[in-house]
Amino acid sequence: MALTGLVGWRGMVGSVLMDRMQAEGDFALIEPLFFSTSNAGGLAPAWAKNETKLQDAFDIEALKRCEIIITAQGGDYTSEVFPKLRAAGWKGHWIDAASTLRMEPDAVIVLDPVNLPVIKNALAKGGRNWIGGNCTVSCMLMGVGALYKAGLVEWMSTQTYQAASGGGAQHMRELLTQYGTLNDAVRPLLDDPKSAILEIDRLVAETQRGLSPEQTANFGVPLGGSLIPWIDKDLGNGVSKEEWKGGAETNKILGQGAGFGSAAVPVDGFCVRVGAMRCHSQALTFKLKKDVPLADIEAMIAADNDWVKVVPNTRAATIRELTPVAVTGTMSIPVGRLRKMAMGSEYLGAFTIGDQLLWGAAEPLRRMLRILLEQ
Ligand SMILES: NC(=O)C1=CN([C@@H]2O[C@H](COP(=O)(O)OP(=O)(O)OC[C@H]3O[C@@H](n4cnc5c(N)ncnc54)[C@H](OP(=O)(O)O)[C@@H]3O)[C@@H](O)[C@H]2O)C=CC1
Ligand SMILES: N[C@@H](CC(=O)OP(=O)(O)O)C(=O)O
Repeated sequence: MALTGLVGWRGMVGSVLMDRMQAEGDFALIEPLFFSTSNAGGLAPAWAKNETKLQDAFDIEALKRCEIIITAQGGDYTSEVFPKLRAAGWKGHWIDAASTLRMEPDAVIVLDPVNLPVIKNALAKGGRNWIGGNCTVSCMLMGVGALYKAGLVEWMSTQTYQAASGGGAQHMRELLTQYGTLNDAVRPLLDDPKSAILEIDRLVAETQRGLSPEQTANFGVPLGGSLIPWIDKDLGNGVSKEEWKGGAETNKILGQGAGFGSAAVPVDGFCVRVGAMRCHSQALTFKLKKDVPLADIEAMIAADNDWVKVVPNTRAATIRELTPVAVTGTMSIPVGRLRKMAMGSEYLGAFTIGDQLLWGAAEPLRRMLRILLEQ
């Protein structure tokens, strides 16, 4: 059985990964070795099998014992440890949730329901670095990858509605704390059915603008009852890093664009943080290369993988099935609001949602582990 190192297993992404690995019986197929950056020598989790002590996640010799390492510890850890491990001659498989290595020429962004041929091709050539994609990109491609696979997309524009969890656990807490503070500020008025709504609104705005630095420490500004149209770094050219990833990672996942013989498909739009918990939603506009009947498009999307689900473009179905609340904690990737747009019959609109901790982070990693184990 492959000795498999697990780093970052108790974080938010790591915990979701551990749940999925247990649910799918992955631990029966590996010899797990649990690592910690903060508690080496401490007790490994109950499902650790033989090794009951946590290993030091910075100990290169301990890491070198593993045939496979899966990490959800974050980019700083990857930057510090990965180069040292390779420099020490380690030839194992590195599976990573962090973005650090994604665009390296020898790394594959893994999302096997979409790019199994790209993964298999890299494996055959001796590839060893397998990196999970950006959550927004992975969830989008799980939903509408069929259109790309069919070569139908001339370009795509995205408008995202991204959950607090994308920033990490502290961001989720901060959002909820802000909602609580807003509610506290207006509760007496809410309890009085005769109170004026504009007075409630004024008090909410005043409270939002008066939130203390501690209450906005993670997002920098209020998110509860508001939104933030910028995610990740400022690239200095008017584009956020999250928006850049949309184009760069989509094309790399599909094995097209720079470095691969075929042309990149332009993908661009705006990435916006909203007050959702852990589901990223996105409105998509496609320019298709040709006019394809809507029924054919729906059939193509529905048949693409086991998790995508076409939601009928009706009000009732949309509000029931196409919301973060409906999708959170599930593997389902609904795609709805599918319709031809007013600009012409080659313009297609769609709306899709995914749990950014499942398909957006943990699931592609454990599926890559399975691919390696099944070789
Ligand atoms: N959050 C997201 O949406 C996504 C994150 N990623 C990647 O995954 C990385 C990890 O993200 P995320 O899981 O959100 O990070 P977390 O902050 O939840 O966990 C990261 C590490 O922090 C340490 N830690 C310190 N205090 C605690 C605590 N109270 N509870 C749990 N862990 C604690 C743990 O390391 P130790 O046990 O060694 O002390 C843990 O592995 C990110 O940096 C990013 O690269 C990728 C896609 C999406
Ligand atoms: N940037 C994403 C979360 C994330 O971790 O992305 P990446 O894996 O590309 O760094 C968000 O904030 O919603």
